[in-house]
Amino acid sequence: MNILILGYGKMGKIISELAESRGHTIAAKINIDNREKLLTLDPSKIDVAIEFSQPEAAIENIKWALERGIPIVSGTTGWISKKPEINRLTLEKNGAFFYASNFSIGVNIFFKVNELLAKLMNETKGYQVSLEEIHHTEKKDAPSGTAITLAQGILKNYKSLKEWHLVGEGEENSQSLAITAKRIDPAPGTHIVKYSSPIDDIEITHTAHSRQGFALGAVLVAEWIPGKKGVLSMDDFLLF
Ligand SMILES: NC(=O)C1=CN([C@@H]2O[C@H](COP(=O)(O)OP(=O)(O)OC[C@H]3O[C@@H](n4cnc5c(N)ncnc54)[C@H](OP(=O)(O)O)[C@@H]3O)[C@@H](O)[C@H]2O)C=CC1
Ligand SMILES: O=C(O)C1=N[C@H](C(=O)O)C[C@H](O)C1
Repeated sequence: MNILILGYGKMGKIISELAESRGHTIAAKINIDNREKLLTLDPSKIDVAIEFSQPEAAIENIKWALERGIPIVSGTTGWISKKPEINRLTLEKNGAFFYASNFSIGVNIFFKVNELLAKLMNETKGYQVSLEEIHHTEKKDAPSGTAITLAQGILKNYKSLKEWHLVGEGEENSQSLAITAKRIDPAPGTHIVKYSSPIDDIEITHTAHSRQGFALGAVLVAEWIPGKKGVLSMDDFLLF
């Protein structure tokens, strides 16, 4: 496949290397300082675009691909309140748009475990639930996209909680799930969900040892998406 890389930073570089090692070609590696290169590309020769850029750049990149009929796989976090606009454009253009807050297969299993645990804990009294994420200091958004997906999985199943807040920013109350965000180098991404009571604690943790799992997930999705249509997610890809 011929893959366009939108955002050639830490993730874009690992994804390009991995894609080439799997026999794909890279149409171009686009960053903020060489966007004019997009004008020279023939969209009909690009099979898929993979987008890992920055919260402020994601929408522009995704629209660029959708408007040219190129399937787009995006992992950029921190822009998701604007996703409905992209969902509408995907349907209007009859395109393919895939978003995941985390492409690691391990994290997607962790999402399912988190939902199951929240269901079980919903029936149990006396525990206080909290969420913590730890990432490297270059990360621009907080909480992480993964932490927001985990929070959504808890809120859906643990009925006494109605919303989430970032510790230090949002308002604390007994119906709001507290998310603590720590920035410590070189953490590629750690997420901890904890249910705490005076008697005991139950804690589940996912620790990424490198960015390799995120990159592999994104390339596997890029290999899968040609020919698909609509607004797609890991639930469509993994089927578990
Ligand atoms: N879903 C997932 O599994 C994962 C998601 N992420 C997310 O992916 C995103 C990128 O992460 P990471 O690679 O670590 O970040 P980096 O900051 O290392 O890379 C982002 C890159 O995007 C470039 N960029 C900025 N604006 C534009 C633009 N308008 N067009 C094209 N490129 C642009 C930056 O260029 P410049 O340096 O010149 O500013 C930079 O090279 C983040 O939102 C992060 O949260 C990260 C890991 C996994
Ligand atoms: O910025 C990162 O590095 C990561 N971002 C994603 C997120 O916000 O959840 C995924 C992963 O945790 C690494």
